[in-house]
Amino acid sequence: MQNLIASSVKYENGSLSVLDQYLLPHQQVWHQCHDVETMKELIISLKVRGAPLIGLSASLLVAYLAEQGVVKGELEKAINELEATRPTAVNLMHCMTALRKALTQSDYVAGIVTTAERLFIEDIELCERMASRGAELINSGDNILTHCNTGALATAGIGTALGVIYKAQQKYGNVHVWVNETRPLLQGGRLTAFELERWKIPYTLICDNMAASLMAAGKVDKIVVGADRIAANGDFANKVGTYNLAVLAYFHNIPFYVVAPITTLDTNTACGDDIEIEQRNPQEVRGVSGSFGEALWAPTNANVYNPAFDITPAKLVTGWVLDTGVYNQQQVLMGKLKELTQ
Ligand SMILES: CSC[C@@H](O)[C@@H](O)C(=O)COP(=O)(O)O
Repeated sequence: MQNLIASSVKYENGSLSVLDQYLLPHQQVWHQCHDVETMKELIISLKVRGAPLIGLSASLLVAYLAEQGVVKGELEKAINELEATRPTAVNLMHCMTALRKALTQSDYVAGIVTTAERLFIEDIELCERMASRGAELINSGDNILTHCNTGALATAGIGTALGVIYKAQQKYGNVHVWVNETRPLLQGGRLTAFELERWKIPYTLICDNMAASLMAAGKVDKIVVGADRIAANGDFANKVGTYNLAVLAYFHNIPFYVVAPITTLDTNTACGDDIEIEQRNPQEVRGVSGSFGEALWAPTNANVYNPAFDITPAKLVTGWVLDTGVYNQQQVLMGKLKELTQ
């Protein structure tokens, strides 16, 4: 397989490694990953995270295993197990489906390697296209609110929603970003803040519950977020807290955009109610552990509700920014998304 290098995953000289996104920003640790159990753990623990990146990292591992001579039955098992690591982001399922198809070719090793390479390179191009289209929606001097992390760390390219912000900053040089810290795992406070700093884009970090008063004060011009799965009717799943922002945006009349590649569309799913939402470990809400330090602030056995994602209904979305174009509510209601995937 050719060398493939992104911000948080690289296949270089026959070795696959990933940047630990749980340890960022204060430690930058790369883990080598050459077996299925390690990749499963990396994905489940969110060391490897972000809808496109999960699918691409899993694909690179399967390609590595195929090149190492792992037999067909074992590759199939690896694909199935990797696919089951996280249920909400559909990019992973699309990647695994593509690899399964490659496995039916007579030269399945070449098929799998070419497919993994193609998925990776395509993602870079999709990011560029989304970012260019999305930047057209941003005005000079805009204050843009974003949630979770949708940047280069989460993709093979410059990111989805954060890619839009990056392009807008390149164009105008004067955008400012409000970064929702994104409880419970702080992808905004840790990863988006880290990326904006690296890109020298001015930002201000807020706790998630500060967004409403910012909007009421007229300090938010646009909201851009990513997605883990977009259903045929335009409803979409994204990091929990996205729906809160969409409701607030509607009330305050602020444009609310979702930015995602075509690989995040799942038009076989009719609407948001049909998207499976991952439930995570209660300890993530009761306190923090691991690289965040060790702190338990809630009672030891506090009852916890910890969905990793929520559903934003299409009626709250101003525009769907895809690599193929920007679509409004009327177009989406008329079945535009379904058309794109036919
Ligand atoms: C380009 S990333 C889009 C989404 O995957 C992102 O917004 C998100 O919700 C990530 O969730 P995570 O649980 O960190 O994998």
